[in-house]
Amino acid sequence: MKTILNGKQMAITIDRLCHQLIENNLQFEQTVLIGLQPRGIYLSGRIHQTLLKLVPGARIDYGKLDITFYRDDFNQSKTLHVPNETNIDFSIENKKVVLIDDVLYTGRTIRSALDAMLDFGRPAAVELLTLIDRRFSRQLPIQPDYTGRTIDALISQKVRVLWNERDGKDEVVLID
Ligand SMILES: O=P(O)(O)OC[C@H]1O[C@H](OP(=O)(O)OP(=O)(O)O)[C@H](O)[C@@H]1O
Ligand SMILES: O=c1cc[nH]c(=O)[nH]1
Repeated sequence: MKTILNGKQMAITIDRLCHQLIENNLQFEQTVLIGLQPRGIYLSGRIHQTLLKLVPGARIDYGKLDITFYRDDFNQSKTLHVPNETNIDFSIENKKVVLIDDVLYTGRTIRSALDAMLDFGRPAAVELLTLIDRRFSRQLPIQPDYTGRTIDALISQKVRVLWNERDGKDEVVLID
């Protein structure tokens, strides 16, 4: 197992991503954040909290989206799908949506999210923020607008993002 980002590097990277979001969205009046269940919500939670500190007085709409029933392999899996909570208590109609997930690999999760999201309105635009972009692994034409770290990894390898609140520490690891 190899460390890609340690806790300190993760914090710096998340800070940088927040500044990039502020650069493009200023007060977030027309922009909402949506974290993807189950793993993206830790990153989106950190980003939301950091933005609230960096942009005093801003009201930044933030929700969590589960994509379980929108997956393109939903009918193929032999295991029972257990959905997570979707919690979006605002309309995304005509807003810019920033989708947030921890890892971008084939792009299929994001495709499902684009579908699932439409239950909450028709956004003016959608952007994608991901902590880790696994390059050269896409199966769909989906690319991030904000990236923490781009990495090359073998098909046999797996990237895991660990979070203090769930795993006891913040770290991004590459597993052989
Ligand atoms: O771009 P994709 O190929 O869709 O992969 C990215 C997704 O994979 C992980 O989720 P999850 O743990 O649910 O999937 P995994 O079991 O494939 O790692 C990760 O949190 C992303 O949501
Ligand atoms: O390496 C990978 C690929 C897909 N999803 C992950 O979380 N990690």
